[in-house]
Amino acid sequence: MSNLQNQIIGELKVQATIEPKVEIRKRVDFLKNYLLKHPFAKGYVLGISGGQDSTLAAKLAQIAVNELNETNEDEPYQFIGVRLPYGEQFDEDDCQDAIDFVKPSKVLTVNIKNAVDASVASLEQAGVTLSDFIKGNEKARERMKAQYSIGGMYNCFILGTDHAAEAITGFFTKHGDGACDLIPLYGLNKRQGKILLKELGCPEHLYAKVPTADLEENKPAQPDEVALGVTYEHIDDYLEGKEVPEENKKRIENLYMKSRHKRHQAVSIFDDWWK
Ligand SMILES: NC(=O)c1ccc[n+]([C@@H]2O[C@H](COP(=O)([O-])OP(=O)(O)OC[C@H]3O[C@@H](n4cnc5c(N)ncnc54)[C@H](O)[C@@H]3O)[C@@H](O)[C@H]2O)c1
Ligand SMILES: Nc1ncnc2c1ncn2[C@@H]1O[C@H](COP(=O)(O)O)[C@@H](O)[C@H]1O
Ligand SMILES: O=P(O)(O)OP(=O)(O)O
Ligand SMILES: [Mg+2]
Repeated sequence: MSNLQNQIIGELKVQATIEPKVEIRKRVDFLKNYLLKHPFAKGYVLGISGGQDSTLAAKLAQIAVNELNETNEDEPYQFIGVRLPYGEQFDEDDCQDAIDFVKPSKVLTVNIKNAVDASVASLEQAGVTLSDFIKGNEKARERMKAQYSIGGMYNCFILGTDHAAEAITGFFTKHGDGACDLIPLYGLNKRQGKILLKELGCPEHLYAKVPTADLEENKPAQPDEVALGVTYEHIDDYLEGKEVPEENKKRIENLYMKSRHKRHQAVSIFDDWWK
């Protein structure tokens, strides 16, 4: 293993092998302890997209909230699952299946289309015409903005679904889905997330599903792997310290280097990681 691969695995805290029950317990306890430490907070908010990562993070959050409520005599803790379609979503059935599996304390639906379209129109008036790609990032930011408004009103923290296989490539919108309070999946790669969902009894079609950010209208449901130019199998192998073909290794390391700014706070005169 090269020095860089070793350094990345250490930074992103990936284990080559996991014990699913142990990982689930560690992450549920983390979510419970964070709420107990912050008595003003009453639960968690997360967007449910119908994809693997939000299904897993939502299930962990709902388990945490349920366990806390077993002994809680105050106002009950809650997990708020938020549907955030842009208009109509192609995989709405999967979203409903994820909701059936998680059984959130509360489900809210905020259609982000009006807000995103209004923003696009205002920018247009200012002479800035958004490309489909940049509009996609607006959608991710609008989703996070809505979740923070809901969290503020319900005294809940906002969960994010970033994990090692997305963090390594920076495959998230900066200050969009990348902005949040807690990241319960951190340290897992994509296949380890699937193993946890299987252990939790999730319907197979939700964790076997092709991952997509589905942000671009010109490329509907574009698989992440197409956008990334590398497969999750290779990314996961790399993160587990395995050998991957040189061409894929180069692609992964190139994406890692280019996205370093996404894994740091805003750059100041006191930073030198970029030099
Ligand atoms: N599946 C997912 O998790 C997911 C979700 C949303 C978006 N995406 C993908 O993530 C990507 C987001 O696009 P993006 O990364 O072009 O947009 P971004 O908005 O996330 O990041 C780009 C911005 O970061 C800043 N920036 C760029 N380089 C910098 C540097 N060296 N130092 C400091 N700041 C810097 C600039 O402001 C730039 O506009 C897309 O590929 C999108 O499809 C994936
Ligand atoms: N359509 C969506 N509805 C609710 N929440 C969503 C939707 N799309 C994305 N999200 C949230 O953003 C993260 C990241 O999604 P990626 O598929 O990794 O881009 C997802 O886990 C949801 O919480
Ligand atoms: O973040 P999600 O839930 O949309 O999962 P995926 O990244 O697999 O689409
Ligand atoms: Mg998705």
